[in-house]
Amino acid sequence: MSTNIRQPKYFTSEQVAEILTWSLVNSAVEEALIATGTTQANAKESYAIQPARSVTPCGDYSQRLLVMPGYVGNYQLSENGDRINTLACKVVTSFACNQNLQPPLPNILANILLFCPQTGQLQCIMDGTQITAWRTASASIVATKYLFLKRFPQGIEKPIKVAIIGCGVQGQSHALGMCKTFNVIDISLWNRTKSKADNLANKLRAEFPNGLNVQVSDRPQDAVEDADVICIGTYAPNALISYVMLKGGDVHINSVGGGQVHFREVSQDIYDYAVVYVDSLVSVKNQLQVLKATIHGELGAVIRNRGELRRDGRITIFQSLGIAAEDATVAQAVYDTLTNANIKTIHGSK
Ligand SMILES: NC(=O)C1=CN([C@@H]2O[C@H](COP(=O)(O)OP(=O)(O)OC[C@H]3O[C@@H](n4cnc5c(N)ncnc54)[C@H](OP(=O)(O)O)[C@@H]3O)[C@@H](O)[C@H]2O)C=CC1
Ligand SMILES: O=C([O-])C1=[NH+]CCC1
Repeated sequence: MSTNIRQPKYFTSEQVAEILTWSLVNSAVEEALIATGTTQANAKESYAIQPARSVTPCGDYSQRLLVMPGYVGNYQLSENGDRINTLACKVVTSFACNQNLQPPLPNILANILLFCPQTGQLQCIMDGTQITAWRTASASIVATKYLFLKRFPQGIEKPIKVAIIGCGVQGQSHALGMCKTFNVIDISLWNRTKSKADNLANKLRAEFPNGLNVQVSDRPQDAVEDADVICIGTYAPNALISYVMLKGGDVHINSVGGGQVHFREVSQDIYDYAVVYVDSLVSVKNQLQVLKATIHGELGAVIRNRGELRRDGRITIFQSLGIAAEDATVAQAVYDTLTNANIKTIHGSK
């Protein structure tokens, strides 16, 4: 029997990387966060349907397969763009020992399946490893903009000091994304294996030769002591930063090393003092039951202006687990650019 089913396209890591820019990813991720929290279709708002992801341990908990389906409805990839729908599913593995292979592989490897939202037909499979690195940093960038920088009269122009704790894939994308998006004057890096922090420092000095002070710290406390914004993304099972290490007043923390096993990279006393926001309350319920913190709400609610933002000089934490809607909207923006479809998407320099 003949069918009209078309072969899906495949886009490699190199093809995807060619398209990714911080302005494209930041705006796609902001749309995903806004859509998260509204699950009902209505004419005016975007919405997202993203069931809790499945986690399949592969032998033990250091090796896992995650399946992340998501439908984002009635959203725009740019201000003047058409309202569109995206159906996607990311399949991602986290194998903590990949970095020890010769040659090393990223611990987190992903592919994103993008479907036609009208027929369900698979349109393409694209490498999602780069997208995972970029979109996670972008979610932290959006959180920093709304939960921290909007408190100040200068807004996103405010000069900030950033600390990066953990200089793996996430630490690197957070450092680059923060420096590309905001007025970062000072960045301090700490990594358990110091050579990785040194490598990142060299990369940042080459990329930002003017006006950025880059330091490598020997201890996490040295890196965070003056920081306004801290980005932490590790596999640490014990806290790497605690309340006494932080400067007083306004501090914002993006913690991405999430999950039942190792969310403890930030100490309990910081959670006790902080106002905590998350990417998705559904994900927290499923994957962070052991987190002892009062969760103030979803970041998307703050962006939609329904959430109340505390402005009294307290610490804010964005606890990020990663959501399917982010992968869906970024994959859609990449696909549209690669195929010239819906081409009112936003571009910018790397
Ligand atoms: N929220 C989200 O959306 C996402 C979250 N993640 C999470 O982010 C975290 C980092 O992922 P990724 O950057 O891809 O991983 P990498 O393997 O690239 O980096 C891991 C980092 O963690 C450090 N680390 C590991 N164990 C310890 C420890 N016991 N104490 C201190 N540092 C430690 C490593 O240091 P060293 O170099 O010395 O080994 C390295 O800096 C993981 O927890 C991952 O699950 C990842 C993707 C998305
Ligand atoms: O959201 C995501 O893709 C992941 N979160 C933790 C591992 C991968």
